[in-house]
Amino acid sequence: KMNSENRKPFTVLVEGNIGSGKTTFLEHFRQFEDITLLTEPVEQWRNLRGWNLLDLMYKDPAKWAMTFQSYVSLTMVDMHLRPTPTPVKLMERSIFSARYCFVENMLRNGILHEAEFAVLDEWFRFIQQHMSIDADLIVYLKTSPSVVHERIRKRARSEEQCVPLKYLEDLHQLHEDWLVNRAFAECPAPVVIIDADLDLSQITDEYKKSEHQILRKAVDVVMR
Ligand SMILES: Cc1cc2cn([C@H]3C[C@H](O)[C@@H](CO)O3)c(=O)nc2[nH]1
Repeated sequence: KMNSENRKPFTVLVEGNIGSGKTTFLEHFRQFEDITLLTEPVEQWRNLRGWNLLDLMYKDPAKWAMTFQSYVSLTMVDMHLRPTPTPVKLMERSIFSARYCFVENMLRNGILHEAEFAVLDEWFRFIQQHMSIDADLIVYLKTSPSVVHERIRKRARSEEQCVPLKYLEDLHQLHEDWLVNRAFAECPAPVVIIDADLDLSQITDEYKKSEHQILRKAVDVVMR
């Protein structure tokens, strides 16, 4: 059913560490016709006019992190602004996790130069001020770094095979500071936390829990 009067859809951001099960979580909602799913455009990052920016970034972070994060942010803004025919929109990650988790981590680890960070931060602030990018709910797939480290090895996405546990620990802490401890950045929406350490068989119940929260909130918004 069309999103009447082209109103803003109820927007859910699905956030979590690398390997936390975001794509699996999103696929669970493919069954609902009133929800548009926007999965992370990794394939665009792996092939921009023939260049695999994801691979370049992991192979030589100091040289390619800026280029990679610039393009990631562009693809995220594209997703945020994408018109949605349904009353509910689920997005995998956002410009918020780009800035508060990945870019922040690369600054703190010295991968991004302060000047590069400053440019990315100026873009982030400009986008936030001048574009209508908002979220109504964040679903945080909370994991343990050791669990996702093992999953990444099993998933065997070639570019990620050298991602060290410490990188995942740092990213985990930044997700916790942003979404749980509210330590250093404003959180754009209320957060539903899912225990995503559970393996695939058990996790469906966890999803169902969030499903009711998402759909109930979505119905409230749509019926408003
Ligand atoms: C918003 C955002 C997503 C994102 C993903 N990545 C990496 C982590 C994974 O290895 C891969 C797919 O999520 O891309 C990144 O380095 N920086 C990012 N920023």
